[in-house]
Amino acid sequence: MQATLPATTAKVPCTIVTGFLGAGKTTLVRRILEGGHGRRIAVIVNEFGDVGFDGSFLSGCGIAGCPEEAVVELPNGCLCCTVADDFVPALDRLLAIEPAPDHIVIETSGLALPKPLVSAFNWPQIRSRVTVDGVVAVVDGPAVAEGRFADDPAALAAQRAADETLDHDNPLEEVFEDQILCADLIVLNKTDLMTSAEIEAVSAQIASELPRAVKIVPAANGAIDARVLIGLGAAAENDLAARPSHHDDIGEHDHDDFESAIFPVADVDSPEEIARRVAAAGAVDGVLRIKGFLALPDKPMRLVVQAVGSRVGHHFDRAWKPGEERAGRLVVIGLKGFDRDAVAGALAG
Ligand SMILES: Nc1nc2c(ncn2[C@@H]2O[C@H](COP(=O)(O)OP(=O)(O)OP(=O)(O)O)[C@@H](O)[C@H]2O)c(=O)[nH]1
Repeated sequence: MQATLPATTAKVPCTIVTGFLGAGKTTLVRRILEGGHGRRIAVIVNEFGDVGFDGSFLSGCGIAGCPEEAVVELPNGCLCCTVADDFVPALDRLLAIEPAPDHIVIETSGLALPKPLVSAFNWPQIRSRVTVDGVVAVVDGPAVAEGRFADDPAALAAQRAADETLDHDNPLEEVFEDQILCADLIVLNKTDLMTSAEIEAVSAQIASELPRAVKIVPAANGAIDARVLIGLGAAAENDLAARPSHHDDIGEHDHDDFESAIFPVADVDSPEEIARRVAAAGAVDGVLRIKGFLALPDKPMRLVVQAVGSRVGHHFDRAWKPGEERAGRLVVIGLKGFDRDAVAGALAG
C-alpha cells in the first residue's frame, strides 16, 4: 500500500516550480496532479505571453481528482509584480474551493525570478494563510550540458575582475542562476537525452554553484514521485537570506530583456511539415521558445506544438471542442528585438 503524506498544517503549503523556458515545468506539474500522494492539489500557472498554453494544457487535463476550477491561469505578467492584482485574488479563489486544496503548486513563467515571489509570501494577506513548502527548480539537462546557461562562475568572476569596463552580464544566465540559487530541490530533467557522463558532469557543475546543500534529482519527463517534491517543509519565506540573487540590490526587476509575440498559423497539411517550419523559426537568432496549438484540415484533433530552440515536439492532445475557434496560434518568446519577420517567414514555409 502506498504511504500518504502527513496531514496538512494550518497554513496551506505551496510548492513553487521554477525553471528556464521549456525545461519541463508543465510536464512536472502534470505528474504532481496525477497523484499517488493522497493530496488535493490546486495549481496557479503564470505565463510569459498570453496564449494560455500551459493553463489550457493543465486544466481539463482529464486527470481524475483535478477539477477545472483547481487550475488558475495568470497570463502575461510576473506574479511577484502583480501580487495585489493577480496573485492574492488567485489564492482567494483556490482557498475558497470546497473541499479546500491541501496543497497549491505554482508554476512560474520560465523567465521569472523566483525570489521576489517567495518574498511576496511575507505579505500580511498571504503570510497568514499559506507558506512556501519548497522551491523546485527544473533544469533542462541537455541545454546545460551544451553550456547554454551555466558558464563557470569562477572563470566569469575572474574575467569581470580582469576588465571592469566589460559588461559580462548575460540576463539569460542570471535568470537561470537565480532560479537554481533559490531552490530547495533541483530536478535535472530530460535525462533521456543525456549520457550518464553528462548527467554526472551537469550535476557536479550545478552543485558547485549552489550556496547550500540542495538535492539534485535526475528525471525524464518529470517522472519523480510527487511525495519527493511536495512536503519539503522549507518555509522558504523565512529563509530569504540563504537564497542569493543577482537582483538583491535592485529591489525590483523588469522583463525588458525578453518579449513574446503571437503568430497565427494557417492550417497545415501534416505535423511533419509544421515541425519543419517550427524548427526553422526556432533557429532564428534570439528565439528561445515556441509553443501553441494548430489545426489540420479534416482532423478533429488539436495538434500541440512545442519547441525549445530548434528541438521540436508535437502530438495531438484532444478534439477541438464544439464552438471553439479552430485557429492555429503559436506564441514565440525570445530576446527583445528578435526578428519577427524571419519567424513569420519560417512559419509560412
Ligand atoms: N525528451 C524529453 N522531453 C521533455 C522532457 N520533459 C519535457 N519535455 C518536452 O519539452 C518541452 C517543454 O516541456 P514543458 O513541460 O512545456 O516545459 P515548461 O518548462 O513548462 O515550458 P515553459 O512553460 O514554456 O517555460 C515539451 O515538448 C515536453 O514534451 C524530458 O524529460 N525529456
